Amino acid sequence: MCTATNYVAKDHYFGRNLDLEFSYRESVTITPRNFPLPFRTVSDLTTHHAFIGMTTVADGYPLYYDATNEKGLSMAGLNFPGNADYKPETPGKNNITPFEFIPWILGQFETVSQAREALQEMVLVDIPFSAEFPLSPLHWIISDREESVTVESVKDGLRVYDNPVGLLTNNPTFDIQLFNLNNYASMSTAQPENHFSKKLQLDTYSRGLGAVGLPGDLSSMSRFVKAAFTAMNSISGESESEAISQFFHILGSVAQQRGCVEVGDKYEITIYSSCCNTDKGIYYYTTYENSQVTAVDMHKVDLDGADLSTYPLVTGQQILAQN
Ligand SMILES: C[C@H](CCC(=O)NCCS(=O)(=O)O)[C@H]1CC[C@H]2[C@@H]3CC[C@@H]4C[C@H](O)CC[C@]4(C)[C@H]3C[C@H](O)[C@]12C
Repeated sequence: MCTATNYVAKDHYFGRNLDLEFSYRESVTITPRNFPLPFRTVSDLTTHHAFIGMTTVADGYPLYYDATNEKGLSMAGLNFPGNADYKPETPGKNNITPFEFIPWILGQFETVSQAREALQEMVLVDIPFSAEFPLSPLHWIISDREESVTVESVKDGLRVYDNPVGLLTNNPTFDIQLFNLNNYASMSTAQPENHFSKKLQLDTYSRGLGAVGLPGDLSSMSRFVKAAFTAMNSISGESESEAISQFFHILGSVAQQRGCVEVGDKYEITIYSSCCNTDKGIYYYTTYENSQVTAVDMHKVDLDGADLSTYPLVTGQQILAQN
């Protein structure tokens, strides 16, 4: 399971939790403007926007989980099992494979509205990357500072939803996730008034009573509600330190602790949490065992280059000894 979200302070931030029971040996990768991007059925992009994000690099190709381009357009793929349905090639359309989707959008576009237009002519096709990396069932969030959309290729075709929450988790389909928020209209950051009964005297004996009933479990529908409440009520100062701290706290509200979610004989954990400053092109991350924030700045490499820059994740705790 995973959660992706947005946050705006002075700058705009985009990031996600990757929740899984194993790791694919992730690395942060910068794809510069002249790295030739091959595509299986449409024309290659030899020159394109540069982007930065989390990847597995396979045979020299960056398989992106989430990324942000130099214009601030961002995108993340999250698990969507049982619902994702990729299509055979359709003549006359742009046939894009799921693993090409992030590079294809981020390589070319600057805004969600440009991406939305391109999606009308696009089909997500069922071509796997390789035997080692078969098709995975995903859906995506595409965001800029102003807005987000959710993209779901399901049985009926490609669905593009406006995403007013700026948030994505996993199943069920996005329309149901949004509808489910109706059930939580009474959740509040303020203390409640007694509407229970005029015949009873009820006390506000604790802080935080306005959101009693907000889900706290780790299912995808519950994470959607919990993260939406946290993100949409989030407040921070404008400095980079305050904003990224707030961002990691939003993701922390739906993070997975080892032992709580069984998957066979393993447990799902939040392998990494990311937070990209989309205005500055700085990708911050923490991992399950590294609470220190690590940063990779796309503007510190030559963005006119042709080679990937890859940074294996720093995974052990970085402890500052104070005495
Ligand atoms: C498994 C992850 C989602 C985590 C999650 O949600 N786990 C809970 C399952 S559940 O929701 O509880 O059932 C997803 C998120 C991004 C994915 C990669 C995207 C690039 C590439 C695309 C290729 O086509 C296939 C290989 C590839 C490396 C992908 C592998 C894998 O699929 C990744 C890591």
